[in-house]
Amino acid sequence: MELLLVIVILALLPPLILFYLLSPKSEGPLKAYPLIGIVPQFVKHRHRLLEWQTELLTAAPTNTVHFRFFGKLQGIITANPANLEHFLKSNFQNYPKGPRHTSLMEDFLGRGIFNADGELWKWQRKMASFEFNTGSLRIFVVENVQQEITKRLLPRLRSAAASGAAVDLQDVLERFAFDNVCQVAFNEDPACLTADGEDPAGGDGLLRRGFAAAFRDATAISAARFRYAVPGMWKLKRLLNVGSERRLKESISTVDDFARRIIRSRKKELRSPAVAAEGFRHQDLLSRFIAGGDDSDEFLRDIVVSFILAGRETTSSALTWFFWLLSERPDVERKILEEIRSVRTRSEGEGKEKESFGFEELREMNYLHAAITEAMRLYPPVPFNSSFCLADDVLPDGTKVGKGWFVSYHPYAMGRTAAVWGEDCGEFRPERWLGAGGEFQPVSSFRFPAFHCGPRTCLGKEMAYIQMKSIATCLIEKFTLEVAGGGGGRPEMLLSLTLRMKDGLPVRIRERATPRSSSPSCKTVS
Ligand code: HEM
Repeated sequence: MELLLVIVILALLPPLILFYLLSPKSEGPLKAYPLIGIVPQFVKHRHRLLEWQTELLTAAPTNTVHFRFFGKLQGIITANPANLEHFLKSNFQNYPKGPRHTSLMEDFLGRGIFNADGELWKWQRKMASFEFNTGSLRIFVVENVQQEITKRLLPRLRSAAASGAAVDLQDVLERFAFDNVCQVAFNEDPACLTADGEDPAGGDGLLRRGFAAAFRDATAISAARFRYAVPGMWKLKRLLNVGSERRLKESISTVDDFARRIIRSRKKELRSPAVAAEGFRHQDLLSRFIAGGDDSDEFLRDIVVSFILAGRETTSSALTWFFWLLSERPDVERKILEEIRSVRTRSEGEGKEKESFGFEELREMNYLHAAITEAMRLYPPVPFNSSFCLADDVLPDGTKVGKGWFVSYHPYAMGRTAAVWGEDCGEFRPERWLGAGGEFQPVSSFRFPAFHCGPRTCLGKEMAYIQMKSIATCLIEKFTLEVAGGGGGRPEMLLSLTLRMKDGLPVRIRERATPRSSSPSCKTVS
């Protein structure tokens, strides 16, 4: 009898030990399994990662959660402003982008500014800051934006209004931003917003549009590498040249061809006798880098790709969500329209050029500025961002961080965290950004990190606002937009490196009846 008991116990022991070892342990709000960590939950929620992480972060006591994946891959995600200040500014040296980021993004971004650390980053930052801080750049940006609006955006929207056909606003805004960043950064006009069939560049125009599509695919596939539940799986696919990795290789090859054409043309122009005699005529970013040191085509290709990435999907993402929010909130749209009309009336009274919005006039539009910023609070174009921890550390909220961990912040969740924005955090309320006199009141970038914070903060913020406010004023003053098939709730989100809409934003456009007989247009810059 006793022997039987011993046999039964011995037989039961291994499965019991196995059960104990394999059963999940609670790690905050998550259950982590031995070896595979939280992978099962990650896989379950992978189609709604932003929302799932937001639920976890907003429920966590200090809005910080520990995530453990396969093997050693682990780290924390936080929505706590004090933590952001610590790792993005005070202890910046301990939190570079790190080897994981570099390896995931290297095929596409090379060693451009978004994928560089240490001296290589510092040098690029210095060169680029110089360019972004020149007053001439602001003028150049305003001029280019206005030209793109009058020559391309308005005709395209007017023809859509006349035909009654729906247009994908996200696509239009991406094309706009792409043209604009190429003109400002490389003095090249890809003419992507030109209506198909009207491209003066003919076959070359098609090539440019192929480039834009390849760029979008390369961005999305590279971003998806961060979300593999099995780390390194993408490397196997790359080795075998199959699936998304094969498409990535093809897209990058198209991007590279076009980037090299831009570089050749810039170099040729810089060598031309006229430019040599005058010195730098075009102080565009690429020309500065060519003159500034490493002018190898490989390195310049990385510069070109980085700046297109910075400019192409960010402003278009912000504006796409902004216009969708407006479609739900006619009261906000009405206030913006009133502000636009009052600025126009005032500038006409001062005898300024009647049909334009220059930099100073855009600056007067506090309510519009607040509404666009509020849209980015709820739908930050870069909704999630990561650094790498070099040495063990403790964050201000008491969270321990180990060497080699990822340390990420989550602007999307922060916009929905009551501890950061109050109980009405989920509401689209531009007024929260305005002082008693109606002036725009910025907040700490650690609370509103849409443009990042600390030494790596966005260099294109002013350029982005000029572009976004110019487009918004023109669209709202001249047209009414109706979301086609609207009433179906929030459009589905698509997480690339930026926050896009999965099916775009189809809208029907009508010309707005203006209170005056002559409809003002955005023709010139004051
Ligand atoms: C609404 C528009 C924009 C938003 C929300 C935005 C946001 C950001 C964010 C989150 C970063 C940090 C990226 C990282 O390190 O991982 C960043 C960096 C940067 N942005 Fe922007 N950006 C916008 C528009 C632009 C534009 C139009 C440009 C100019 C072409 C630009 C140029 C840059 C550059 C050069 C950096 C790199 C800074 C560095 O690493 O030192 N951005 N931006």
